[in-house]
Amino acid sequence: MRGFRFYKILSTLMRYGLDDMIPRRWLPWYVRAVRRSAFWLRNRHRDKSVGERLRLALEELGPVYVKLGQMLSTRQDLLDADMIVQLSMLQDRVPPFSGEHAQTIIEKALGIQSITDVFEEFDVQPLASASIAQVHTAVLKEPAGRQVVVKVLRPGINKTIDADLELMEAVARLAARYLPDGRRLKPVEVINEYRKTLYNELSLDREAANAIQLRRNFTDSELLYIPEVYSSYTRPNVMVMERIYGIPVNDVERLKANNIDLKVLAERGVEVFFTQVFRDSFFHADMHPGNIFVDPDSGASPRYLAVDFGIVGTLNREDKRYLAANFIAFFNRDYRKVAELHIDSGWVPDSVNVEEFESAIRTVCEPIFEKPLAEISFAHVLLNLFNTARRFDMEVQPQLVLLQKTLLYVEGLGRQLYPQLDLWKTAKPYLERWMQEQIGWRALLRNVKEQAPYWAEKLPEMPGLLYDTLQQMQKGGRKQREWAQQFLQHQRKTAVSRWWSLLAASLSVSAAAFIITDQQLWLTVPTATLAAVGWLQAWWSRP
Ligand SMILES: Nc1ncnc2c1ncn2[C@@H]1O[C@H](COP(=O)(O)OP(=O)(O)OP(=O)(O)O)[C@@H](O)[C@H]1O
Repeated sequence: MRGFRFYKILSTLMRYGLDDMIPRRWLPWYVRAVRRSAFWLRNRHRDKSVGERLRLALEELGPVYVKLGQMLSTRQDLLDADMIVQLSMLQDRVPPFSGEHAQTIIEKALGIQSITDVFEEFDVQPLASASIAQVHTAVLKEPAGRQVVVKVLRPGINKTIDADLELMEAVARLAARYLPDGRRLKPVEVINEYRKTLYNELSLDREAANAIQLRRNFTDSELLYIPEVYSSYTRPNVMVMERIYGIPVNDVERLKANNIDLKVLAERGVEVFFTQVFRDSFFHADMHPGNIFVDPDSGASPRYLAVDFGIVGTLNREDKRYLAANFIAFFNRDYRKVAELHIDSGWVPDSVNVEEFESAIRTVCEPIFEKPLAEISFAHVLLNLFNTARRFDMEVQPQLVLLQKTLLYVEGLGRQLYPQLDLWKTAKPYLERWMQEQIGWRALLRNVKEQAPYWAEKLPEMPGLLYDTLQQMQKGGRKQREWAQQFLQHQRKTAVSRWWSLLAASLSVSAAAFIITDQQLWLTVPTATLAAVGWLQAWWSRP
């Protein structure tokens, strides 16, 4: 089975002529000979560009490869422009599975006899079908009449994905070991990162939890609405969610026909993104047009509706602070600051030469300012920064890559809605306000507020703790006094003993002198006796 899949992958890549991408000198003669003899696997798409051939091959290989291609479409450091364009056009080409089959999966997952136990109505015709899941519309019995969508994981998808990932990893290991650039490209790490993303998407209960969290973050928001999840009908392979009726965000004609203010809509897109990143540290990271809709009745105060919460990004406080500071420094053209921030944050090792790093950033970024501000791409600024930083040993930061990809979508959508959208003008006040809140007395107040529940929780224990501490101190004080007394006594004894020793030594020397000089001999005995008494006293008074 595995061998067959391997053959299928290899033959697909060959039929699209993708083996031409490997330099001839990397292949030993026998591999080239085998390749030449496989006449039935000729490149049949010579008329197409490499990027297009890669896209078509990945689409033919199925969901795992399509998603991998989509993920690689942000890696401008690895791939050339044509490939990036083609990869971002990647689409699933899998036929839907039967509605009856979906029904059986739902019944089994929910542990019910018949779909009608839970649903008033269930449409066997899928509303949408993608490589990983399929969506059906339905009406719930409880709460009665509630219109919902039921997302069902494609049957057998786990096995397909596991098998493909295993193969991919084996190839990545070979590539890492044998390709000249293998180490730098980190193929095994790329596959592992990808595995994590895929597994997250494969678990609908996790997706449901993400949706619930996002909905809570945007309760009563005028900017974004997140449909309600019905947790009691949600399982790892089935999710039930309130149905929304919105205009797809890229359907500009319909938006205009519904009198949606496109300028405000575009600006709100930026605001929603920055709110998610900087206020909540939790952002929807799959913002492609198929997942974002607009409330048709929201007119002059347009509101977004979002679905598909399989991929979300999170940032820690430090990342956020450095990111905001980076943006601000960049738009102030303070490249030294940008370089220092990268080092301070630990994204780039501190052994890096700041001057060289600053100069590299300037070389890449300064031409960007040749354009009017409204044309500058925020996402490309970030990408350029990260690519430059990679040359200075910046480790791949998955959370930042996800953020950059999301920003790319937000920006693309925004400019499609309102081409003059000045992202920086919209985002700058927001970022500056946020930075202000992170320092000074406001930050202090916020920290106190954040810590208050913890202190409140500990407060009832305080009197007891205080009593214990005081008692310890008292006991300690008594002990300390005892030690001090002992010490003083010791000192005193040492001094007395030293005094007797000195006296006894002088008397001994005198007695010896009487004997040696043969004078005053009669004094010898009493002096020696006194000396002996002195030595005895010195010995007794020692500490
Ligand atoms: N709550 C909803 N209300 C109305 N339509 C929905 C809802 N949820 C999903 N859909 C429709 O179903 C489509 C597929 O849903 P979703 O994006 O969640 O599936 P997916 O398998 O993750 O697809 P992909 O990964 O290609 O985005 C959406 O593009 C949208 O048209």
